[in-house]
This record gives sequence, C-alpha cells and structure tokens, in this order.
Amino acid sequence: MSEQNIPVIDIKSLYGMDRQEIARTASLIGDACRGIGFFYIKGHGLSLDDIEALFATSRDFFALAEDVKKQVEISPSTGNRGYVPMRGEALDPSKPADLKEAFNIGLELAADDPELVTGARFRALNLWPDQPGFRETMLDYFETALDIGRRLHMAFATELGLDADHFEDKLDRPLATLRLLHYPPQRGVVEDGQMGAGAHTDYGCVTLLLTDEVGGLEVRTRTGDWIKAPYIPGAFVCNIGDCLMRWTNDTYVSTPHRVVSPAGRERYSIAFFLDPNPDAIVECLPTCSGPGNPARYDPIRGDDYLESRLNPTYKASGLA
Ligand SMILES: O=C(O)CCC(=O)C(=O)O
Ligand SMILES: [Fe+2]
Repeated sequence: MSEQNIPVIDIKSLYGMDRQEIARTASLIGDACRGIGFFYIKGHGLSLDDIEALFATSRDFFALAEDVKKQVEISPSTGNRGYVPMRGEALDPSKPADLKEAFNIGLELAADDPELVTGARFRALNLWPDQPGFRETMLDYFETALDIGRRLHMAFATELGLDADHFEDKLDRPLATLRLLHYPPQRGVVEDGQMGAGAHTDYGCVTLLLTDEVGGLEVRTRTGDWIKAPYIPGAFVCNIGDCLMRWTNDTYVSTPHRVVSPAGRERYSIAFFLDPNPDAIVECLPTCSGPGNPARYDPIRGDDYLESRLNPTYKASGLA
C-alpha cells in the first residue's frame, strides 16, 4: 500500500464474531498503522444523523457568550477538562498560539470516586455549561467513541500477534478526552506561521476525529510531503498517537498533522483522544522486540506519559 494514501477501512467485522473477518480488518488497520499512521473508518454504527446532532450541540456551545463559556474554563485544577479559549494553546510551541477554541470532557466520575477523592492526576469532575441536552449528548458520545477505540485496540492486538483482549484492562478507566473544536474564520492579521492547529503528533494511543465539510486537516507523509485528509461523510479519521508508537516500539507510527485555518470559513471538529489507564505500564509489547530490535524506551505509567506531553502545549497560556 502506498504511504501517500490514507486508506478507508470498513470495521463492521469488529462488531461480530467471525475471526477470519476480524483478522482481515485487523491486517488492513495494521498496514495503515505501520505506514502512514492514519486511516478512515466506516461501518462503526454511528449514523450521519448522530454525527450531525453532535455538531449541532458543539455549534450551540461555541455560540454562547464568552463570559458564559468562561464559567467552565479549564484551569490547573480541572484535570484537562473545560473550555479552552481562543489562543489558549499552541500545539506547535515554536509557533504563535492556535486560532481555535475548544471544550474538553474526560471520564465521568462520581463525586465519591476514590481517585477523585485522593486527588489523582487528570481526575476531576466534568464541567457542564448551562446548555440543555449538552451533558447527555457529550456523555453518550464519549461512551460510543470509547467503545470504537477499544474495538480498534482489539484489532491492534490481533494484528500485533497478542491476545485480542490484551489492551482491555489497560483501557477500562482511560485518560480519554472528548474535545469539541471550533476554528473561527480568519479575520484581520494572522501572525506568521499561525495555524488553526500547529503541526503536532497526538499524545495518546489513538485519536478518532470527526470533521465538517470545510476541510483543512493535513497529514505529513514519511517523505515529508503534506497531503490533505479530505472530509468523508460519516467516516472518522483515525490516527496513532505517540503513546501507542512507544508501546509498540515504533512499529506503529504517530504522524505529524496540522489544521490550516480556513480562509473566511468557520470550521468545527470533534476529537476523541484515547490514552490508557493512569496506572497502565506502557512498555515494549512482547511481540514488538526481538534480536536486532531491542526495546527503545523505558517503561512509563500512562499518567506520567500524558503529563510529560500536555504541559508544553498549554505553557504559553498558563491555563492548565
Ligand atoms: O481539528 C482537527 O481536524 C484536528 C485537530 C487535531 O489534530 C488535534 O486537536 O489534535
Ligand atoms: Fe491532532
């Protein structure tokens, strides 16, 4: 398969029991993960109507007055949850801040959750704006996206020669983030090098992304060319993040990507970043090393890894 193309993979076999079909899908996914690090998925069960309802919820949220959104603003104590105002982060810290605003939720926790009570890192209550139906829509989608992410990990494990359920107990209380993104139309002076989202790799294991029809996502191939990742109605764009690249001893590739700010057009996207459980040990998988291919990285806990990656992103703003 050419590394220059982002394949479209139907994952419906991952919802069934046919081992041969599952292995076939897993192999297509594995090829993409070892090659360009990006793939589209369809056959995931989320309908176009479901997706449109999500985007409607997102548009309504970002249309709220700035002071209303700031009532749920992210801060160092909100566990990477809440509203990130315009220019609140720079995904490429060497460039001017990103022209976007965002809203994050994480795993929904009960007020008496032991990790919450003991102040574990990245554990906090989700913040909810005063918007009818918002909480239900977001939590519902969080569950759906997590389910898809776990099925993808079943495919990864199968393709890597591990037990299909290898990642299951490492993803049952994950450091996952569901993030609504809004890129406003560019107006006035845009600083040199400023993007909707600067070039970066994602930090977690896998990212599931829904975009609108505006376009703007670009992916850097191994040969250094930037190619467009076009909008495909109803499909997710998925990509491997740095944590899974490390876990697989660089067998799977986390590929740089960016969002070019749309000229004169508003853009919305919805990302689900799946990071492992905080106490999952990310260490070279047993099938990913061998003679001549030793483990390249020290073992690290999931939460330590995420922390090491999130800090520089927000540094400029002091938001989290
Ligand atoms: O908005 C997009 O299309 C992609 C955003 C992205 O890559 C990210 O937030 O990590
Ligand atoms: Fe990204």
